[in-house]
Amino acid sequence: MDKTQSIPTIDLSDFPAQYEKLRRSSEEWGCFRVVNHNIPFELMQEMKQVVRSLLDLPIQIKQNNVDVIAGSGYWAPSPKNPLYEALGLYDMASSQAVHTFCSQLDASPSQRDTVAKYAKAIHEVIMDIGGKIAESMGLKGDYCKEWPCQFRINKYHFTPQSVGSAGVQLHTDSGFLTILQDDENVGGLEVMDKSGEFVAVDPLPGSLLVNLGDMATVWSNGRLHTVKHRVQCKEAKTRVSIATFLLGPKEEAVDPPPELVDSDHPRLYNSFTYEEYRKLRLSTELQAGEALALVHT
Ligand SMILES: O=C(O)CCC(=O)C(=O)O
Ligand SMILES: [Fe+2]
Repeated sequence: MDKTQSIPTIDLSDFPAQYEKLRRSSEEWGCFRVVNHNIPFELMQEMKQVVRSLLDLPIQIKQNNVDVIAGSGYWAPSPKNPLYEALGLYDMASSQAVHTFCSQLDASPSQRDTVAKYAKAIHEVIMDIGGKIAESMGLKGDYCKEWPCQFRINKYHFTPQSVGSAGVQLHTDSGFLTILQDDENVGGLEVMDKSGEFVAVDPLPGSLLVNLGDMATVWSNGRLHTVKHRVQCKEAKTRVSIATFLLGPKEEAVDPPPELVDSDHPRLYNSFTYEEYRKLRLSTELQAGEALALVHT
């Protein structure tokens, strides 16, 4: 691993000055840390506490967290990822969906309140960043306003025996962009740079991490980079992270804006919906961006 480089940091309080850095980070890394995002540190900590207790519930209760779209609900530890489990909430902008999720898990009134506040706050940040990425490319920033978002709360049961093995295998995220509140103490996340080297993403409490996914590459006609990443077990401690995914258009196809297609930049991908692509990834088990080759024009 190349220890000399690290991922870029974007200061959300420093716009328009950071547009150029944002564009370069999105094209070259598909990954950056975000600071000054305006989510109170206390809310981030409270949410971490809540999700830790939800993940500590008996498996019979966690299984009430059923899929709304393919793969959006509870994931039990599996032969492929035995150290990993996750709870999920599809469409976090809907207060109904937030309440259904909380009811499935018998959440207390104060836990519900925290999940609802966090969902609202992180939804605002993800829309802001999605908009800024488009603006950094000279486009209008309102394209993603109606796109659904999904939460996934990840728990890694790391043990002394598992040190050195994978918590989550190498993958890209299928959606447009992901905001990750990573574990503030336990590292292990690694992103792959464009030369194929893994770069460790060390915790930075209070900040958020952004990953661009396959839909960003499709939507931008190949300009934005979908970043490959994995979680390695580095120490025998439980690791908890909260991922929020901005997925893609709900019903319409993921077509690039006309400004990004011309004779020098012919259209790279067929026209399809996000859900079609998500199903393709699940059925082919191509989890690290390889499914993009199947939808290439
Ligand atoms: O737990 C992490 O830090 C990464 C999780 C992740 O990559 C994902 O949920 O897609
Ligand atoms: Fe991921």
